[in-house]
This record gives sequence, structure tokens and C-alpha cells, in this order.
Amino acid sequence: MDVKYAQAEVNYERVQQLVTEAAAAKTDIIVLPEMWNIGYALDQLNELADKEGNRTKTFLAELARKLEVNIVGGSVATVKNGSFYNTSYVFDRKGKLCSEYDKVHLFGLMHEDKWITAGAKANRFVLDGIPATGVICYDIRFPEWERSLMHQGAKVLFVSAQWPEQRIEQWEIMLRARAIENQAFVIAVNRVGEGPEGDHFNGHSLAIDPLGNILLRAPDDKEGIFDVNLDLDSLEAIRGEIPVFLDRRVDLYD
Ligand SMILES: NC(=O)CCC(=O)C(=O)O
Repeated sequence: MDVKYAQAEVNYERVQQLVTEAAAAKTDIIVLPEMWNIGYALDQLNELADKEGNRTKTFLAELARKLEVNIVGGSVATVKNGSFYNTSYVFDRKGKLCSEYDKVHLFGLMHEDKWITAGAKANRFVLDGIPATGVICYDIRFPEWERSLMHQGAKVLFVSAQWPEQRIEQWEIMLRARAIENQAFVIAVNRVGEGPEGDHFNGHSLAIDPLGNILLRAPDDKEGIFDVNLDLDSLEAIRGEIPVFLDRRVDLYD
């Protein structure tokens, strides 16, 4: 998605179109990018942040229920009890809220730490019987966080991002590493378009299998819907062959 800076109305409208189109193709799970409601319009959070996340929750719940599709709702700028957050909501096909996650690691280079309050809670959910977890952008630089979210059996790691082109090689390398080390599918959705300080976002969304193979690499700089099928049955064999979760030495490290 090309997130339009500080233009909430345009962005909600665009998400409605994209989700409706994706759901028409009998998709099981739709994943959105980071901060899709206003982009990084951090100095306008007072006016633009979604109050208690109410608009987004109502909007995504209604779409999920009406279209009977699971939605990993990327993230939006919210204001909750007077503090700003970068918040992700996940809804199942019935429109039930399955998780609410506030980004835990704030990205100083994009001034997030000056405006946003860091979350302090895990993000685990189950969609169509599949245990999964989700993180937001900069969170992927902290493999210990993904490990702690995943070691209870999650099969899919969802990542939503506004990751600039200049570090896109690191994006791909780290996501492949997170897939291999956690023996899990990684579905990572990055926005396209321009940010406030000359940042260029080139998309490059990825679907990666538990061996680190790229199942899908979205073409750069192209807004759109990119779909992939996951063979979740392959996961047990991979985890059985090299049982990294069982072989962990938690007596030596956290
Ligand atoms: N929105 C973000 O968290 C960006 C993270 C990023 O660009 C990085 O290099 O890390």
C-alpha cells in the first residue's frame, strides 16, 4: 500500500478497496503494512491518532466479518489513555478481535521514540487453528523478541513495516534469518511511497518458508495485492529433523 502522509480519510478508503479486492479472491488471511492510517506524521498525532483505536477496530472488525476473512491489520497510530502508540489489531473471520499489540522497539532514526510509548506485551494469536505471532518493523532487529514470541509453537511470524529502501537488503537478510532460526513461515508486508523526510519506501514485501527460501518477493515500488500459499504441513518435518526449540540451552541463556 502507498500510505498517504497524514491523510487518514484517503488511507482508510484505500484499505477498504484493497481488503475487499483481496478477500474476493478467497484469501484466508490479509496482512497490512505499518502505520497505514497516517504514515509517520508524528508531529500531528494530537489531531490524527485514532482515539482508543476505535475507528480502526470498528472498521477492520466490520470488514473481517462482512468478507469472512482474517485480517492481520498492520498497525495504526493510536492514542490510548493520553499516550500515543503504534498499534496492531488482528481480527478473525467472525470479526472478533484476536490480539492488540503495541510496537515494543521504537525506531529513533525516524523519531518514533520522541512521540510514541513503547508497548510491553507479547503478541500471540490463533487464526483458523494456526498459532501465529506478529511484530512491527524495527522489532525484527531483536531476534530474542521473536524467539520469545515463537517458542510456544507459533507457525507463522507476521511483520508489518515502513522500511526504507536504503536498508532493504538488511530487511531481507534479517527476515530470512528469523524464518530459519525459528523454523517458521515469515510474511512481511512493507509499504511503498514517500515518507516525510525524503524517505523512500520500496515495498519488497516477502513470504519466506521455514528453510529461508523466498516464496514470494513483491516487485519493488508497486502497490498491490500479492498472494502466496503456505504448506503448513511441511513445518513439522523441518522441526522434527533439526529440533532447535528442544535443543535450546535455556539453563545458559534467557
Ligand atoms: N519503521 C521502522 O521501524 C523502521 C525500521 C528500520 O528502518 C530499520 O532499519 O530498522
